[in-house]
Amino acid sequence: MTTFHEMGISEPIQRAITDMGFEEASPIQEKAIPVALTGKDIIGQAQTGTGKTAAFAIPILEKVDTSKKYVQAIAIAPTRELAIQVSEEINRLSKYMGITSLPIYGGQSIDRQIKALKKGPHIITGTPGRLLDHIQRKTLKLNHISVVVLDEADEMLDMGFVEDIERILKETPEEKQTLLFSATMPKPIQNLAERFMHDPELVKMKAKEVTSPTVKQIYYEVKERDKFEVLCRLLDVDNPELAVIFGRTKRRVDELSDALNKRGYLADGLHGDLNQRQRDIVMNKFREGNTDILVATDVAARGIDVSGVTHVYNFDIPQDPESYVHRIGRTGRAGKTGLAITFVTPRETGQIHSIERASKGKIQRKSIPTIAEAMESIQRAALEKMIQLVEGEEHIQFKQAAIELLDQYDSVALVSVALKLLSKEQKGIPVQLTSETPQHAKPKKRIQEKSKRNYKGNERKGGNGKSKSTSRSSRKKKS
Ligand SMILES: Nc1ncnc2c1ncn2[C@@H]1O[C@H](COP(=O)(O)OP(=O)(O)OP(=O)(O)O)[C@@H](O)[C@H]1O
Ligand SMILES: [Mg+2]
Repeated sequence: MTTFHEMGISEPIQRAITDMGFEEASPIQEKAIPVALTGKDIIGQAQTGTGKTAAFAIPILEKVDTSKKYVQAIAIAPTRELAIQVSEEINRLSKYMGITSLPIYGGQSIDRQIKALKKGPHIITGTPGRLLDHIQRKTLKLNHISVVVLDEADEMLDMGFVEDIERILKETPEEKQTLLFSATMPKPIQNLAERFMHDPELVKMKAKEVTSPTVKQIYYEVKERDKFEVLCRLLDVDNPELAVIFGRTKRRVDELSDALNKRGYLADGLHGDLNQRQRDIVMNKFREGNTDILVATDVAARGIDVSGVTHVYNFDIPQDPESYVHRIGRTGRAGKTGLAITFVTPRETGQIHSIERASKGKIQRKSIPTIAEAMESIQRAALEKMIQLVEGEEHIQFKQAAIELLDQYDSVALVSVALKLLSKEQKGIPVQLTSETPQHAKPKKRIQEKSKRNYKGNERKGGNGKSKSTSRSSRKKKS
């Protein structure tokens, strides 16, 4: 293991890194940063949650000339949330440098962005659509760019984004460094990527599995109509600190988060049909731990880094192995452990096996916990809650009432009632979810499959559950 000091990283960045709590460079940082510092183009591939952001951000920061008030680097990301997150990480790393990074993404006031751009930020992170918008308005000039990063490069160069990326790259000088990072890099996309690059070096971690080894992977065979009850049972048994639940469509996400709230879980939905304000509120609440469960489409599958996510549930099986790898990578980050659970309908068993083969990890089949096991977990949680409350101060005001009750009733009965009141209602309000068409057998080629995708990772709106967008025009992604 190497320290950032040993890597010759400049002092202000080292100080910021220490503030962020990083003690040594992660393997991808150790390998990629020295190569990037030589100015070479890089295709960097390492498992989810292993610090790829800093692996490209640090070399950018070493290159930026703070005396010049124009944009010198851009990092392009597939979603708004990721563009914001990358910008924040760059700002944290550069806090002792006087470098400014600005996120530019759709759904935010363009006038406000124009004003911010006029202030001369050094680094822009953005989503393709909005970046192009500013390029066309001439409010963003890329003629002094010396580094371009494509975060989630395979997604960025996939069908939905590739034209936008080509158009953005055309605006940048020929002489520049291009850095591509992702946890997944299918060969055809890598070949495509190399067309945009000058003699790139492939910096790849030698790993047996594509998925993070700190994530335990299991699946349950569940009938479509039983999924919700099984989910609730698992949430009771697992009692996750923070969880992300992935659903196939926007409708699914809305229905699922409503249903979970009805059953007493703290859940919020995130998908591309929400306005930006709603998206920001949902993400912030989840980051701050004010909601326990984020229900999302694949819009949250890539890059999103929320520490403390202990569980990922694929309520609907992901469409392809890459989506699986990124979704489950929302847990088990920065060396922490995590659990990834996938629901597989009987017709989808072939699909889970092909995902397992492609991701080279072990996905263990388990049987659904019984109602008695769920009950036991609920009781344990209530007990823990009671102990926590007893050890606190807030119950003092109930002391007199408690003495009077104890005079009249049996103490065991009273404690049992208190425990029941602290328990989550297990049975409850009936809920109904519109059923979704199960995934069919694996398509031959991933890229062909992806060409069927709608905007933002298969975010179909729902409807009769059978809709499949196949037209070229509907593939175009917004940002
Ligand atoms: N050297 C380090 N030491 C400790 N923590 C680190 C280090 N580098 C990065 N981290 C932290 O690890 C977490 C994951 O980093 P990051 O989001 O960059 O992962 P990633 O490889 O880009 O993952 P993904 O493939 O999901 O996008 C972040 O919270 C980050 O702050
Ligand atoms: Mg990342």
